[in-house]
Amino acid sequence: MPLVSMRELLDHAAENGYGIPAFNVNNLEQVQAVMEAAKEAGAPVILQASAGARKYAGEPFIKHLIQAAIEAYPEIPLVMHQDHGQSPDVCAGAIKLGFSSVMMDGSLEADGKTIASYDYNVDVTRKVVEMSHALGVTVEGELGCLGSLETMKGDKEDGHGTDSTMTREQLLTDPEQAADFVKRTQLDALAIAIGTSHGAYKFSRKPTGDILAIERIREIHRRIPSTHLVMHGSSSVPQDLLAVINQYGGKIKETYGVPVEEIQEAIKFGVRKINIDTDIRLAMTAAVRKFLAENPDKFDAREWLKPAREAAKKICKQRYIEFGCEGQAPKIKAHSLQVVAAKYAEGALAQVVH
Ligand SMILES: O=C(CO)COP(=O)(O)O
Ligand SMILES: O=C[C@H](O)COP(=O)(O)O
Ligand SMILES: [Zn+2]
Ligand SMILES: [Zn+2]
Repeated sequence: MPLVSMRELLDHAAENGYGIPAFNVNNLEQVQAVMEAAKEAGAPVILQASAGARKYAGEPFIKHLIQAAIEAYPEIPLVMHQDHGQSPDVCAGAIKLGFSSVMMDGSLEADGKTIASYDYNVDVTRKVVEMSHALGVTVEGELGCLGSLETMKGDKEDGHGTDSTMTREQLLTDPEQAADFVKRTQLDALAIAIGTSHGAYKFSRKPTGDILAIERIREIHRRIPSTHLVMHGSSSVPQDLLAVINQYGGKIKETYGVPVEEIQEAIKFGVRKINIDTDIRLAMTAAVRKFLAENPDKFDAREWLKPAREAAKKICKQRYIEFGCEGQAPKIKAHSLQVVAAKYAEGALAQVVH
């Protein structure tokens, strides 16, 4: 199967009440881990690459890793998504590389630091929607600034994010503004800010409603019930992985992620795409640290990459099952991007906001 439209996968997830984890990938082993997990679970796949991933691997490698995944797993519906595109140019570059979905993150300006005005966000997102939908490519946008409701600081860990301290209102997506944003941009999926942030250091304690605003998702969903919502910064930061890392020489401070039960609750309120990067990083690091500590004489990279890949696969499969993806892949009848483009052109995929 060639790459499919993310909109079609998210529509299927909405119709059947489940959520799809979108895993960040940077290299061969991570792509293999996600694909193998999906094969075992019978799950549809969203692979996503950040600008950092494209830089790390190099564009030809990213392009051909995706092609390899399609060739090796022809039965799995697969989306390749640009994560956090910081400008229409970055999104255009991803489409040129063959991605079937892009995120235009206009909550910050193109420098990745300055908090953007609402009009700027509408303008760039609308531009990306026009160019993408003509090709059947899906668009995710973002409204509200990702950051911590404990510190009121923007998220910084992955190389983008504001330096400024924000108000609670800036850190939470406003349902009425979300409705206007969807109506004006006509995007396919909306990333919302509810107190999550990227990386391992999300919460200093197991989060409660004051710092992880799941209730806000319910309010947004009530206002725009047919728009697919996206949760960023949704790694759960498993305590057992932190313990293994620290047992074998790591130094990760006490920290908490987004509990899986909270994500399962959010799926009931319209969250269809759940972004996960950090959990894969933690799983691979724990496995490598343990293997090398227990086998100090080994030096063949394949020997320590194998347990790392296996650990990544395990966490991905677990999330597929927890979010309800098990057995969904064969039920999805995906169309070519040309067919999807025609559907956008005739208005069949338009966002109707009352
Ligand atoms: O949101 C993400 C990528 O866009 C990843 O979030 P985590 O850092 O929680 O895995
Ligand atoms: O957007 C966040 C992802 O975790 C990607 O992180 P990265 O920019 O380090 O690749
Ligand atoms: Zn953002
Ligand atoms: Zn993100």
